[in-house]
Amino acid sequence: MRASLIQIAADPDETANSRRQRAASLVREQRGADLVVLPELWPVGAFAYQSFEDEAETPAGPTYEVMAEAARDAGVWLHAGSIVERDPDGTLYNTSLVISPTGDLAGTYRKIHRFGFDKGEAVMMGAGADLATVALPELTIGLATCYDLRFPELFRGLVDAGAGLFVVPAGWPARRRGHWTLLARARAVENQAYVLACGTAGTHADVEQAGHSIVVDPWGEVLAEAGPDEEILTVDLDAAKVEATREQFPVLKDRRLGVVAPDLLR
Ligand SMILES: NC(=O)CCC(=O)C(=O)O
Repeated sequence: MRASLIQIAADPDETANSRRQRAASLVREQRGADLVVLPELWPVGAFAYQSFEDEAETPAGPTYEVMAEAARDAGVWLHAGSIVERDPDGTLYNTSLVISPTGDLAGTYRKIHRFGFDKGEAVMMGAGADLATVALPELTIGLATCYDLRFPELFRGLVDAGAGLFVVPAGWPARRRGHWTLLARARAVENQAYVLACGTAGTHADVEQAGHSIVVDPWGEVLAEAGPDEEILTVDLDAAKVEATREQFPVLKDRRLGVVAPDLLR
């Protein structure tokens, strides 16, 4: 299974529409891949809070339209990163879109853990309330977004829902790059799953982005890591390695939910 992570910048000098067209061309160039991934809120910029209202769209809006055509042309599954979604009730969400090779919307995920404590995303957006997985032909992918990486219980929930690969689009700042790499590897090791974490390049809203998109295997080995600038990371994954790792070193079977998290069993 071949995956390509498109680490694009959310440069404020480029309009969202121009960036959509540029991203679509990059997706088309990935023909031959099985799964292509874009970062968090790339049309707008994850920290460009002042643009959230103006750039909000529906899951069937301009990002989906342009990306569905690109996914179809390339014949790939496309995790189109996330958009600022406006719900009909007016609430904004940080929503990921997964598009099938036929251009259909195969899944959405509203980010559950909003970043910013008492400002930015945390106050401007609603919190997602549902876990999301999408069954690809070779593996089920579990969806998470950026700050979610800090919440291991979400990933355990995704494992319980059948995930063997986590896709994590992000707009992670350079000043916490060490956490990014460490957390991506931790989520892979503890869940014996692949992690495809696609970051943002460049600087927007005065926040220098880490880039450093990373692909980690179910044993925690880093298969590929990007630098800080725009880059496409392409890596071949062995889907069978998820089950093989879980069988050979069956830690997930030793969970003691009845002791440490009895509420989860109710
Ligand atoms: N966009 C984000 O969720 C940023 C997360 C972050 O900066 C952190 O967890 O650190």
